Amino acid sequence: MADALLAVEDLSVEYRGLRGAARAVDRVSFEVAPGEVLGLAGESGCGKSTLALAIPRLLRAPAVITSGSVRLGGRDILELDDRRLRSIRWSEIAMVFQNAMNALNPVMRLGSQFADVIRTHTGLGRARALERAAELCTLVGIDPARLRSYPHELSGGMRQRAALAIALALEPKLVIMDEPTTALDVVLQREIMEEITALRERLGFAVLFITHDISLLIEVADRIAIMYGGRIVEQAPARSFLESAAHPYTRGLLASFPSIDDDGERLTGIPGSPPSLIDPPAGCGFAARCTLASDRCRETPPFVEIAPAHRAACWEVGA
Ligand SMILES: Nc1ncnc2c1ncn2[C@@H]1O[C@H](COP(=O)(O)OP(=O)(O)OP(=O)(O)O)[C@@H](O)[C@H]1O
Repeated sequence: MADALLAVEDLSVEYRGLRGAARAVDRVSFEVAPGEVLGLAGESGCGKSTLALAIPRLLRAPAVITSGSVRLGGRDILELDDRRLRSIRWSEIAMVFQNAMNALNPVMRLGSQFADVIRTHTGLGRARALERAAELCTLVGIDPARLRSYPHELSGGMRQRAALAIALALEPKLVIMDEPTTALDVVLQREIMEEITALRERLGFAVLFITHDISLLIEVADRIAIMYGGRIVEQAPARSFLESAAHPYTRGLLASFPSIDDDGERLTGIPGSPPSLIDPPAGCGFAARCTLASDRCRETPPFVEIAPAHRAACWEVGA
């Protein structure tokens, strides 16, 4: 990609424990263009959240980044000193996580939390910061009077909106959203997704959108990447994803979710479980669960272009 906003290359993360090192992210590379929504999907435990936290360097021990680079606008985030790192978080790269309660301080009124983020990065006075906070609330559909509330006084949906508003406060170029609507009921999920899409169109930020729900990504993402056992195994434009998904794992995932125009087809899960991350099998990590597996799957398949802008790591569909 010529002018990528985010370029992650060869990124690996391990959790080091007594039983050994679990490689939760294994030599992952991908790019996000300015204003693009890249969706990242995969089963629970495949490393999505670890990757989300590695990008802005929010991982804590026992997680260790063991290789790679994370370039945002040309600079490698992994090389920044703490001061530079703090200055780009919120202002250039912001995060929205599944449970806004974790991001919001329970003993501070919402207004003070907004003001803190805004003032730390912009030097605005408190009154002006609160004005900006009120604008942001309106932007995401919260009554600005709510700035006087504590997080526990808000509904779950409103808390997610508040977390979204804080993430957008400094007009970052990239927002990482990790299951931002998963904890909400379906109606609220849809409402907030529509809000996110409208805001993105209006403000032009790029999104790395992480979810286990691939059907949601088909609606909201420009491109979709599928993660399995710590690796990206397929990547393709979202618009052609349903018809063109090629990797057997992706096809299994698609068959495990009701489609948008659900015609009552039976859903099938993927038998078996993901590979051990501590002692992964040689070759393709999906082979043990794959109906197409053959002898050559004992070697790791390369991640190759199988159609324009479409890559997959599978001997059966690739090289
Ligand atoms: N603090 C930790 N210590 C050790 N291992 C961890 C830790 N956090 C995550 N892991 C392991 O890393 C792997 C990837 O976890 P991660 O949470 O990134 O996956 P995920 O795809 O986001 O799953 P989910 O959708 O359930 O959050 C899992 O096998 C998990 O058990």
